[in-house]
Amino acid sequence: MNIIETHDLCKQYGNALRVAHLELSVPEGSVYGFLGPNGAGKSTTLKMILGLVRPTAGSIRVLGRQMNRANRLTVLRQVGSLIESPSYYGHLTGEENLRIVQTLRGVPEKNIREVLQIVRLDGQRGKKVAHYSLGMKQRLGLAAALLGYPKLLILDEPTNGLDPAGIQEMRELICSLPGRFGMTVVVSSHLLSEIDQMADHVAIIREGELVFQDSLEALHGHSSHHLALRTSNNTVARSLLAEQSVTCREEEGYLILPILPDETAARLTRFLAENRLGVVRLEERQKSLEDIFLELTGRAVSL
Ligand SMILES: Nc1ncnc2c1ncn2[C@@H]1O[C@H](COP(=O)(O)OP(=O)(O)OP(=O)(O)O)[C@@H](O)[C@H]1O
Repeated sequence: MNIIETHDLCKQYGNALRVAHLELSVPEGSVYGFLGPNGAGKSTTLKMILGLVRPTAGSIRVLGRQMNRANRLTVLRQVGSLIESPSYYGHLTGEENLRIVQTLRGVPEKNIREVLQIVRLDGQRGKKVAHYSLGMKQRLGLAAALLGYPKLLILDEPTNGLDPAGIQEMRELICSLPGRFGMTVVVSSHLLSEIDQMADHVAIIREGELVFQDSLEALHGHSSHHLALRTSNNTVARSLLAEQSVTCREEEGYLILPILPDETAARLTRFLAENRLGVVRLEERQKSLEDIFLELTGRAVSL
C-alpha cells in the first residue's frame, strides 16, 4: 500500500509551473528520499501534501484518503512534519515547548518524556530553548513532530545547517523510525549522498518534474559497469572491433565497451595487437551515483 499518492499534482506561481504533473507513490514503511537541486519544488510539493499550499491542479491521497477540506484534519492528525526551521518559545524549556504542542494535539503527557528520549534530548529538557544549539533545536522540532507517534512523518531538509555529527545523528534517528515505530518517513534533501545513506526509495525532481522514482537499489542499478579502452588508433580499433561484433562508442579519447568476460577481453586485445594496434589502456569503470544524478537533473550534485 502507498501512504501518499499524488496524481497530476501541479503548482503554478505567476506564469511559472513550479511543480509539474507529479505522480508520487510513497510505499508504507519506507524512508522515501525526495531529492532535487535547490528550487526544484520540493518544499512546495511537501507543503501541498500537508495542505499548507493549495495545488493548482491534481489530487493527493494520504493514508488512503483524498486530501480535501473535509478530510484534511482527520488525515493530519496521523501526520507529523518538520517544514522549514521549527519555531519555538526561546524563553521556555524544551519540555515546556513540547507541553504546548502536546496540549494542542491532545496526545498523552507521557509522550513528552518518550520523544525527548528518542531524540536524545532528555538530558537537556530543563534548558531554555534560546540556549540550545542548532542541532538541539532541530531535534526538538523532530520531537514535536513525533509527539503523536504519527503514521507518516514529513521532514523538509532536516539536516540543513547541522554540523557533521548532528547530520549523522539525525540520519540514524530517521533510519530507525520505520523499524521502531512502523512509521513512513518522507525526507527531502538536495544532497544525493544523504539520501543514499538514509532512504530505501527515491524520487528525484528537476524544475518541478519527476525524473526518477523507484527503490534506491534500482537507482544504483543505473550505475552500470563498462570497459574503457584506449588504443594507438581508436578509429581503426573501432572498425576492427565491429568486425568481431563488439559495438562501442567513443568518449573523451576512449572507446566505451560493454562489460566483457576476461577471456573475451584477452582475445580482443590479442586481435588488436595482431592488427598492429597498441592497447594503451583497458580499464573497468562504473558510472557513479553523482553521474546519474547529473544526467537526470542536468546539474552537478552537491555532496
Ligand atoms: N509563494 C511563492 N510564490 C512564488 N514563487 C514561489 C513561492 N514559493 C516557492 N516559489 C518558487 O517555486 C520554486 C520551487 O521552490 P521550492 O521552495 O519548492 O523549492 P525547493 O526544491 O524546496 O528548493 P529549496 O531547497 O531551495 O527550498 C522556486 O523557483 C521558488 O522561487
